[in-house]
Amino acid sequence: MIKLNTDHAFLNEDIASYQGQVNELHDAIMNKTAKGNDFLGWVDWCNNYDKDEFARIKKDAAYVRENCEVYLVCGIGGSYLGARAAIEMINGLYGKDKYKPEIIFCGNTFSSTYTKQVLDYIADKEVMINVISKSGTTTETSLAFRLFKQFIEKKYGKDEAKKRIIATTDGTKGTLFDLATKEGYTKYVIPNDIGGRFSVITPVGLLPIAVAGIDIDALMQGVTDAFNDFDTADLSKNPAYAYAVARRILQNQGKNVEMFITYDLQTTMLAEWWKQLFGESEGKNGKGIFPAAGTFSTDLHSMGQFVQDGLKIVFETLVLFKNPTEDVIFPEDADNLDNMNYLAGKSLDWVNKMAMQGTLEAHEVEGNVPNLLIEVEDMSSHSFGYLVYFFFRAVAMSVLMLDENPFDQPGVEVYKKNMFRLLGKK
Ligand SMILES: O=P(O)(O)OC[C@H]1O[C@H](O)[C@H](O)[C@@H](O)[C@@H]1O
Repeated sequence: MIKLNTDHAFLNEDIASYQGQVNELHDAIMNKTAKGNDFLGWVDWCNNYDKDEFARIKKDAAYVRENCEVYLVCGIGGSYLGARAAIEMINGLYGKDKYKPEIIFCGNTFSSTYTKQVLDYIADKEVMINVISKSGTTTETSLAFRLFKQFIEKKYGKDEAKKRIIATTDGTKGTLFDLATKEGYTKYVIPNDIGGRFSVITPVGLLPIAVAGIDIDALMQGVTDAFNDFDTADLSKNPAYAYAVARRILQNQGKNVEMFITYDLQTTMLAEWWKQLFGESEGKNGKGIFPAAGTFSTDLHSMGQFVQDGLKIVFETLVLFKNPTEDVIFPEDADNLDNMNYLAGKSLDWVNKMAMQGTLEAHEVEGNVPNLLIEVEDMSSHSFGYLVYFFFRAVAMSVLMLDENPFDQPGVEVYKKNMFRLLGKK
């Protein structure tokens, strides 16, 4: 369940007044006639996904967990952010047994320092790699994959290397597909009609997430529950669409920057995933809300000044996880040299929630910064699946309301053209 609270958002239009437009766009999403309809496969993926492949993911993940210390996930953008967001949010950053094997993300940078340091770090470890690319030609990923493939082949020999490399890519074509077929790697399919930033609920996300020991049945149940809960255009019953409309109203009020806020450090990658989802979907033809993020209270000590007191272009979308995964009771100290005894006996989660309430009041009342509150039960795998689907539906509606295609990203190609010219690519 997700609840949207707009009480702190200063909306000067009624969400319900957009019901007519939302009805039409909802039908277009469900009937797959909306703009960009070639990429609406995520909508009912929970009913259509390949159950045999899903079972294979669980089997292969168990094999990986037994046979390596480091699992390299080689991908960029939608081919790594979702998995990383899930693993960090659900397992935490330092989960003990859960982090078996250690998962390292590569293929998402050209940084020589980062790449060499990963190569050095894994030199004496048992390693497997999952290379993930929908297009099969992304340069960051291809470059890193060649380096790590050669590392694995040198370490284990060509035959054993084949058992240590898994490729997730298109089901029938592309450079990575051809390479993986030729080499005889285990392959997973990225469906044609699901774009990278919507692919965390496909093998792209599910395999690394399962390797991290996370319950992917519960995750997919979360997606299914969200699909059923959001199967209505009624804005009083569908918080995903209500959030989409609230964003449009806030932008009409001059709020061109949206800050995705949480109060848990293990969700900073969730924010990165959200930034890609909204940034690539919405930033088109001079339109869109700029997606930014903050993890509070940490970032209040760096960004808090601007949010409170700076140019009034920001609204906050506060994702509040009601129940923490862990909690700690703050202890009494006989000497009280740090003057912290006033918190003795309180839970850290209570302190965090008080910080949140105080910040909300400060930003709302004195800062005049609108806040949309999204209340989520917890940081479980079920909630993760539910939450990502909530954002899928919200972003589709939000962007369609701008009369743009939510599912392409033509602007990303521009830097690539220049880079290829400079690299001398033929
Ligand atoms: O999975 P790939 O084809 O390698 O793409 C990885 C990423 O890079 C591209 O440039 C796109 O902008 C992203 O939407 C995509 O997620």
